[in-house]
Amino acid sequence: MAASASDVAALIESAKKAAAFQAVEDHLSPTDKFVGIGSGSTVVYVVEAIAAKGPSFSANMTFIPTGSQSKGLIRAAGLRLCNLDERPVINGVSVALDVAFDGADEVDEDLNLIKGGGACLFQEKLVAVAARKFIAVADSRKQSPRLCTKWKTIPIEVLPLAAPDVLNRLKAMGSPNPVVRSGLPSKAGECVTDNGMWIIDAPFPPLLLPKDLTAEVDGTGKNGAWEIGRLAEELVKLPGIVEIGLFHGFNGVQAVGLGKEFQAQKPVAAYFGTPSGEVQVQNAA
Ligand SMILES: O=C(CO)[C@H](O)[C@H](O)COP(=O)(O)O
Repeated sequence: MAASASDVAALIESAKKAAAFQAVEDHLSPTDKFVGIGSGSTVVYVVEAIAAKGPSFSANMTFIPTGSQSKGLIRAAGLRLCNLDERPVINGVSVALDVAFDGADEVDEDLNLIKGGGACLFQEKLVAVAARKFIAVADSRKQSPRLCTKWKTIPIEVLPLAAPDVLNRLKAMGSPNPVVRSGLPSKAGECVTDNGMWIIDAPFPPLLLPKDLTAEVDGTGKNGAWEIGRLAEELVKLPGIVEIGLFHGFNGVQAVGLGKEFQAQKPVAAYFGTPSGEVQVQNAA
């Protein structure tokens, strides 16, 4: 007999929970002081896992939110909250986050991410790049060889005034039917982000990795074939785009070697809960 929709939903929730609990167990150390908390339904279990460790475990920790949902989660769990721009400054530099946990909409085989399904991508990216270590948590539906395969659109945060021009420019770049995200069913009109912006969901064909490029396929969008880095570079140049939901490039460990500490958008590991109850860990190569 086929599983009912509610059985499937329960399995997905337990998969997310298992991934979040394992990620917290493996990556949150009792000596950590500043911890980023992402947005979405999987991160709820990250906060639950931290709270389950008891108040003494997190007594010396401060939690940095990525938007109003995560602020609410931190507060409701009785954890200490600090906004990203209010963390202490030492020797003229804001302290780094020891670790940040966040969900993802799609994760490719090189740990590039699509984020922004919950419209929080801008603050999520600010928090991820402020952390020494970024960990993604998800259920196994989010695993994919290439981005834009299962989650077929890139969420893009835009200034509302610029939305019509950005839509046209995206079409010129080969996005077949970009649309401004609706706030329905909960809000009539556009989805408005925590930053007062709108989200455009821009479909693109599956995004290539540098290793896919050849003399014929250079990843610059000819025939619709974009490599992630090249597409991201072109998108952020478009006036009116505030931030894009592609998290790509290098991870925290590689960033240190590149002299770009605390600018890493990519996680060092992604935790995927499966319906069978296992957790698969995808570590950076
Ligand atoms: O990027 C996000 C919000 O902007 C979320 O992290 C992403 O949409 C995953 O959410 P969920 O854990 O509910 O699947």
